[in-house]
Amino acid sequence: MMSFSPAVSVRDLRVVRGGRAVLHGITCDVPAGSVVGLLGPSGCGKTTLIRSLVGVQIVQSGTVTVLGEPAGSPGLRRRVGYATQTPAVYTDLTVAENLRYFASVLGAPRTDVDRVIEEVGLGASRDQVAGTLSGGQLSRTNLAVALLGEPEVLVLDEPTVGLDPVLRQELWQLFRDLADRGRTLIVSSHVMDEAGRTDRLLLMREGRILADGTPDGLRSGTGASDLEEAFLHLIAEKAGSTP
Ligand SMILES: Nc1ncnc2c1ncn2[C@@H]1O[C@H](COP(=O)(O)OP(=O)(O)OP(=O)(O)O)[C@@H](O)[C@H]1O
Repeated sequence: MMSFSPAVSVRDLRVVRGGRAVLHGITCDVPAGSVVGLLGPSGCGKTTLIRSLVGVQIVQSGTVTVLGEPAGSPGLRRRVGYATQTPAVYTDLTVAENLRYFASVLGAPRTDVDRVIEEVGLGASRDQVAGTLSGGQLSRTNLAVALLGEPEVLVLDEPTVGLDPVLRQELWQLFRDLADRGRTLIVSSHVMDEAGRTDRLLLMREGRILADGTPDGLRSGTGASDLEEAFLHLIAEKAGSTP
C-alpha cells in the first residue's frame, strides 16, 4: 500500500548544463512505496533529473527533497541507492568481490552481499569476474550495488537498456517485488512498452514534464489505446496549444 507523504518532492527545478537550460522548472512528487517511471526520448533530461535527485547535479534554482531532506544531504547517503546508466563496477573483480568492496565503502553489513546477490538472481555467477559477464548479468550486478544497505529509495537510470525482453520482464518483476516490500523506485527508460509496468509515470520531453499520472489515467485521459499513442497525443496537444 502506498503511503501518503511523497518520498521525493521536486519543485520548480531548473538546471543549466554546458550553458544551455536542460530542465525548465520541473515539479513532481514520487509517492513512497511505488514504482515511478521516468519516460521520455533520448536527451529530454531524464539523467539530469536523476542526478538532481541523488544530489550530484548543480542546479540553478528550485528544490529537491528526498525523504524529507534536501537531495544530496549526508543523512541520505545510505537511504538512497543509485545505479548509473553505465555499470560502475570493477571488471577485474568477481561479482562477490565487487559487492564486498562497495559494501565496505558504504558501511553496509557484510551479510548484505549474499542478500543482494540473491535478490538480483546472480547466485550462479557470484564468483565470475565482472568483465566476463553478459550485459544482463552486468546490469544486475550494478543493481545489486545499489541495493546494498537496504536503501529506502532506489534511483535507477535506464537499468534495462540493451537487455532482451525476457531479462527486462524479470527486472521489472524485481522492481515490483522491491516496491511491495516498501521501497520507492524511480526508474528511467526510453522504452514505452515498459511504462505500463509502473504505478505512476512522469512523461518528459525537452526538459519539461509533459504528463504525470497512472498508466491507466494517461490512456483514458488521452483516449489512446497504448502509452506510446498517449505520449504522441500529448505532444500534439501541447504543440496545438502553443501560441
Ligand atoms: N555534461 C554535459 N554538458 C552539457 N550538456 C549536457 C551534459 N550532459 C547532458 N547534457 C545535455 O543535457 C540534455 C539532457 O541530457 P540527459 O542526459 O539528462 O538526457 P536523457 O533523457 O537522460 O538522455 P538519454 O536517454 O540519451 O540518456 C541533453 O541535451 C544533453 O545533450
